[in-house]
Amino acid sequence: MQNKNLPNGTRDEFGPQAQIKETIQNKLLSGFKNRGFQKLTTPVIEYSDVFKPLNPDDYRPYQMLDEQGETLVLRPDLTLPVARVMSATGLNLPVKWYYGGDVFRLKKRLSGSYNQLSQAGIEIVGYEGVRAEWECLSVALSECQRLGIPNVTLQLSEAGFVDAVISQLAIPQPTRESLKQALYAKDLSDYNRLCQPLVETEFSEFLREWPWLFGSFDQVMEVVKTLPDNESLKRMIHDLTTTQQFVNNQFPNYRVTVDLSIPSPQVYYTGMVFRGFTEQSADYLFSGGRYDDLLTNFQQVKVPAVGLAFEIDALVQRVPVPESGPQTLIYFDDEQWPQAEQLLHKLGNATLCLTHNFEAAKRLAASTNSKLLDLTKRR
Ligand SMILES: N[C@@H](Cc1c[nH]c[nH+]1)C(=O)O
Repeated sequence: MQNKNLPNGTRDEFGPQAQIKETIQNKLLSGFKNRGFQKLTTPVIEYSDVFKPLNPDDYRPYQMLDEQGETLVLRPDLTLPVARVMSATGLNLPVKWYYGGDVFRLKKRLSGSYNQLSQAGIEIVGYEGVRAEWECLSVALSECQRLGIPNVTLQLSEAGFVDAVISQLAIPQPTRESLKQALYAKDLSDYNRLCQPLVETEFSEFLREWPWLFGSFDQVMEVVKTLPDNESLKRMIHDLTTTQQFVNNQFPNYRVTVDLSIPSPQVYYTGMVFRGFTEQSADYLFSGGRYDDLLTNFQQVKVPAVGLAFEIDALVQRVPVPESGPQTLIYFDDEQWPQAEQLLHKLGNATLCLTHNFEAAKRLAASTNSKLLDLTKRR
């Protein structure tokens, strides 16, 4: 007997939801193309080594073996394959890629989340300056605008910030690591205990506020100002500030927040990180960042890169469902096929009725809530 159940974390998609999803995917891909990005398609199956940089707890891949016994995986991420392509082909830089496809991430049973997620994204490879981040954000926010998603909040962050601060604290390495974990987990009792030896230092004011270092840009920057001078921190803050100004000028309707107390969403990010949210839900619409070291996993040379991916399944929940009204069912004789076809294209939201007789056509129209249009003139 055939098993009719689906594997854990997968689903069938049909009806209006599936159609909206297709519309969103097509809109995003054509938006990327119209902005001068080049299409890149990579296989769904890759060698597992490609994904070595990912944290195995968050990105447990589906695995299989090829005929030589090499471990293959269903790709859990779409950025690492781009890095593989870049290092394998030696293409000229800079380059702007776009792609669409599914990623597969094995989640715990009963976690309620899906293991197959659809993404559409861009990767800008070969530009060092913050203008590459601005291009990514322009794509992210203008596409949200085009899709008609209201009240998007852009959250900025910086993958190197936590380590840059912690490395300046006069505490032993294992304590630094514990402090970082306590900060990320918002475990305040542990955090305060670990900060105890630092209360008399120039970091004390900052450390008191750090677990709450998220929200309004200006408020966060007030706290950051209390930190002692440091070149790498200055550069990060400068880039975040100019980026916030850029977004405020280009997209005055979007709220920009900043969070300097969270872990980087991807281990491979090395610089600015950005995510888009709406008020109704905690899952994000897009996520991206700078990853200047990723190509060194595949080659010796360091290459600057920034990218982002839209989470199509999250977008589907936010995009308003268009009111389409009932579909028209066109009933016709075999020899009327050309005429029926013409009408089909003229009407839109119509479909050919393939029943053998008018009675069956009527039953079909009733059961599908369709308008029946009879092209035969016999009745
Ligand atoms: N691959 C990242 C998104 C991204 C694209 N480029 C850079 N980051 C993710 O799935 O979260």
